[in-house]
Amino acid sequence: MKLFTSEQILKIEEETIKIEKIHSLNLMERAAEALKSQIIEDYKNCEKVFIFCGNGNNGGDGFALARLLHYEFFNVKIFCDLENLNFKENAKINFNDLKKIKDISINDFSEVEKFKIDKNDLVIDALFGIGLNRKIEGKSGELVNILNEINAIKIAVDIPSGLFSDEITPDDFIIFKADKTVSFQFWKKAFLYPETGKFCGEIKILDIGLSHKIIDSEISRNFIIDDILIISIYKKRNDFSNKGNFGNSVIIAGSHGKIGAAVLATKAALRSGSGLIFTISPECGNFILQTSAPEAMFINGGENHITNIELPKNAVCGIGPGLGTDEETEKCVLNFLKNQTKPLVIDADALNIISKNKSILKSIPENSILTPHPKEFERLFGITQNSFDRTDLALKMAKELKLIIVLKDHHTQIITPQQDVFYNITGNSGMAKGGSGDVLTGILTSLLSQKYSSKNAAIFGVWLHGKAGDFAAEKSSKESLLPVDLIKKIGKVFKYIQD
Ligand SMILES: NC(=O)C1=CN([C@@H]2O[C@H](COP(=O)(O)OP(=O)(O)OC[C@H]3O[C@@H](n4cnc5c(N)ncnc54)[C@H](OP(=O)(O)O)[C@@H]3O)[C@@H](O)[C@H]2O)[C@@H](O)CC1
Ligand SMILES: Nc1ncnc2c1ncn2[C@@H]1O[C@H](COP(=O)(O)OP(=O)(O)O)[C@@H](O)[C@H]1O
Ligand SMILES: [K+]
Repeated sequence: MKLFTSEQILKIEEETIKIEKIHSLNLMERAAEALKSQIIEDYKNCEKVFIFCGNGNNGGDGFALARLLHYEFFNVKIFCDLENLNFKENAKINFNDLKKIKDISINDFSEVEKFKIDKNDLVIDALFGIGLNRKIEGKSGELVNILNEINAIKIAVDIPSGLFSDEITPDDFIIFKADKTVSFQFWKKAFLYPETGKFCGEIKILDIGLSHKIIDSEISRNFIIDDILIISIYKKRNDFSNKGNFGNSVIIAGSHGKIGAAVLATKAALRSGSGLIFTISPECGNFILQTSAPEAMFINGGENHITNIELPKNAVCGIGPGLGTDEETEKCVLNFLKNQTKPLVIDADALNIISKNKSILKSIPENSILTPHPKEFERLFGITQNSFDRTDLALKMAKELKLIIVLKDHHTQIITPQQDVFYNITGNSGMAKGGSGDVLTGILTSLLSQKYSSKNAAIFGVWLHGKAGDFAAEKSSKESLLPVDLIKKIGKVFKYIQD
């Protein structure tokens, strides 16, 4: 699914209106209808609905929603700035329609504290949408501050008021804190970054029927990884195949005390379809690896840490989990990286070793996949002001070095040398545990060995890893989820794709 800027969304909206020969009011009605259905689905037993409307089209959505919910027997109360009714055209039409319904009370923002709003009531923020272009101040600002203190179910229409859609919002802005954001047709960039996403709560995207023809022709380099993309990437296994057809994955991982990292990466690679798996680890991990993952072959790479890497034939490598940064390992890893010609997966301590020896970056084979978490990224490429800037820096480095950068986060980004950004929306905070990254390295190496392109392996692997996390969290809780649970769910994710 493409990700667009607010400017592009406006353009798509206008062109849809043109080619479908509809009035813009129709789109607002579609938006309100979709909102209404969602609210009925999620909160049908809710008694009171307090809707706060601005003067623009976001407010217009709020007025139309109020009318539709009223006809569904919800007790609706409207709030707007009665001292400054400076409506845009469609908001005005919907406001006037609403005035005709005498059972809906229309109140000024300043009256909000006179109402008893209960924790089971809905507070709906239709103050500002993607048209926000400055800080919320004055009466609206005071209102948002009050709403943020109220204990009720808080829903933002399209985007929480106060957030910019496409860029970081300054720290001193007043922003509505939503439990849920119900947004129209597209994800917005603000939902995907930690500094801004924390205001959005759960995200629900509603199809309001904007023209697919227009959407297809509008160019974007930013994408949300969705099921359609994954199905297009997934390669079905040929019935007439043998282990030689699915590649030789080589996991280079582990050191004394961190053999678990090698085990996790190895098991994840085994579960992700590779034909043969080899694990290069120090001898101290031999017994552990051979008993916990007997399908994999052990290659001795040293005593207590890796000092020597000898690859089997046709190896596709994933290097880094639990290696440690012993001087001998450092030397060995640098020497190894210098001599590689095929893309490989580079994670964890291998990234830390590169950070200390940045000149090696230029020798890494094109289209290799680097999987830094934010701290590792910072060590590799430097500190940025915020996570939006981090994406920009990653784009620059991916292009310069011709590498795929997987920026691991709640919404991991896959950044390509061609300057595309793919945002992942699977995964959950149960995965925020040591070992989850090792599982990802195993998955990515396995997919790369099966001849998925580096870009597709990264997109598919990151999505699969998160989806396995979501399946695992369904079963237990996020607190008790373990990285091994991700591995156990990889099979279910493949089934999900095949079905
Ligand atoms: N796209 C679609 O397909 C559909 C979109 N729809 C809906 O339209 C929404 C976008 O509506 P919108 O363009 O009217 O902008 P909105 O956010 O209501 O702001 C209104 C105006 O407020 C002003 N303003 C800005 N910041 C301010 C501030 N801090 N404090 C005070 N004023 C401020 C600024 O005007 P200015 O004062 O700069 O002239 C701005 O123009 C969208 O989010 C969705 O809900 C659906 O109806 C149907 C399909
Ligand atoms: N809150 C979260 N939501 C979704 N995914 C997460 C979250 N926290 C961590 N993850 C995922 O878990 C993995 C953690 O990797 P990393 O930090 O390298 O862990 P480790 O090296 O300790 O195994 C990443 O793929 C990351 O995207
Ligand atoms: K809003």
